[in-house]
Amino acid sequence: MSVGAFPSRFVRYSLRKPCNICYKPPQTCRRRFGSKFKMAEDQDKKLVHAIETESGPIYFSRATQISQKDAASFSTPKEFPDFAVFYSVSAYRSKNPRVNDIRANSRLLGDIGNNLGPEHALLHGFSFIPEQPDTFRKQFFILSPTVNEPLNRFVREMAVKFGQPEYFEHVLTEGKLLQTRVEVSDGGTRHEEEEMMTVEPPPCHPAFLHPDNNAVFHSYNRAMNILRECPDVEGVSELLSVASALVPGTFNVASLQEKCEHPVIVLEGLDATGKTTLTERLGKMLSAPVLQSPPPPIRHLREVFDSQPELIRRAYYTLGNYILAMQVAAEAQTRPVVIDRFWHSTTAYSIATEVGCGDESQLPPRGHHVYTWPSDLLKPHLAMLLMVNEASRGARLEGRGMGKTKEEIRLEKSVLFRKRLVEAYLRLENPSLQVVNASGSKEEVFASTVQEKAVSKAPATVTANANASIDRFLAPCNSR
Ligand SMILES: Nc1ncnc2c1ncn2[C@@H]1O[C@H](COP(=O)(O)OP(=O)(O)O)[C@@H](O)[C@H]1O
Ligand SMILES: Nc1ccn([C@@H]2O[C@H](COP(=O)(O)OP(=O)(O)O)[C@@H](O)[C@H]2O)c(=O)n1
Repeated sequence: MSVGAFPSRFVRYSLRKPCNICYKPPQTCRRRFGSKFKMAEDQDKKLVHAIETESGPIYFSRATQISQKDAASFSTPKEFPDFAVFYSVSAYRSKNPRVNDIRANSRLLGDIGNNLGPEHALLHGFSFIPEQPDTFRKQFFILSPTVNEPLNRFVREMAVKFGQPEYFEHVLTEGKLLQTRVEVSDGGTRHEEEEMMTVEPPPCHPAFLHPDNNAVFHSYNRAMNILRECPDVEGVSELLSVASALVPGTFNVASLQEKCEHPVIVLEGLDATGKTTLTERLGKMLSAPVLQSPPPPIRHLREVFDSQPELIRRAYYTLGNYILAMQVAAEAQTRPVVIDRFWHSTTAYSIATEVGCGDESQLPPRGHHVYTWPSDLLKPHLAMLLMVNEASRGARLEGRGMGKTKEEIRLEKSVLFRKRLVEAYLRLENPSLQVVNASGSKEEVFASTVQEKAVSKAPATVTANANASIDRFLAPCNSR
């Protein structure tokens, strides 16, 4: 069930200027204490919630969290009706390994999708406590144009099913957003309504305030550990045993890097930008093998992992990159190597996905650690990003005539996702990507790649060895 099915006035809107959040404890508290839910209730007081919309997340918090000078009512979007009800629920549980929460949330999403009526809409969202960045948890908001007892019952059932102490009911009325926390014990104990107010977005998307909040991997061990937490997922035990067999437990990235006497060249870009075409030409010209990621020993598992939640899916691609790195180091001792997608792809797609909504302005700021190459992964000597205007890319996709993956369909439909993805690619660093205009003919792209743009401006990226390799690479190109 998508937002599209809900009256559009509920989801297209702009917000007035929000107020700043005050991180001090609230001055007044109208809650009752002493119940076994006190812990959850205390946490709830500090929570900032966010609903994802096309223009980015709307952050809001309890009015008692907001300083007096900034006090203002919830900035009601102008396209909103005078009255709306939202229920929010999550499957995250504290002390659960994060991957279990994420899997549970994905099951919850499936249940919601199977039970929503045409008058409802589903919006994704999240909550976090600003002083505790690892408290980030995803949640779902179900919107209804009226108070709706069957929907309320369904959300309560979901909260019970997924072991939650509570769910929230939000009522938007006459420019005020009122939140009621509903405990799921005893058929649902309702707590007094509290006013919610829009707050300033945090300086960085909360998914990137703590490394455990997102599906971007900066080490081999994190990917292995995440997968070890879910041995029951199809393909995991095979993936773990292949990775353990091919990536030595104590591999030393510096010595792998030293082995690469010849250039290691990576081509990156959105689908149908011409990566395969160009890697094949480069491969021929350099007598270099063209290696693809994910690599053959685990490629057959790709479809299985593509249907998993983002964290498990990217752990798979991450292990693929490390397995490939072993093969690259072996090959590059004797000849150049060309790679069709590597860590830049895994990371840019993951960042763009985790940000969830809005355009590139929602990405973590340039220079954020999330954009940095992992210290334990072999670095290419040259990495290029093929950029093609959307009209040509669309025509090439059509021309290729292959079935599209879910991600490709998303890319095609979502201009915003594409903007986040391209900008995420451009922010990756050490090594950063050399941009190649790949809109011309195959001949032109090949010529500009090898003769002018990317190669002649190749950064002296890694070691002295690498510099020598790039020089050797340039020689045959320039003589053509
Ligand atoms: N420079 C180009 N001009 C026109 N068509 C191209 C060009 N490069 C590739 N193509 C065509 O576009 C399609 C996608 O190219 P491909 O190399 O498979 O892209 P990718 O590997 O990035 O998905 C293929 O049909 C290919 O023949
Ligand atoms: N190293 C890699 C390679 C691919 N991928 C994922 O795989 C998707 C597409 O790979 P693909 O081989 O089908 O790409 P194209 O040849 O269609 O451009 C990317 O969009 C990424 O989501 C990744 O995460 N990491």
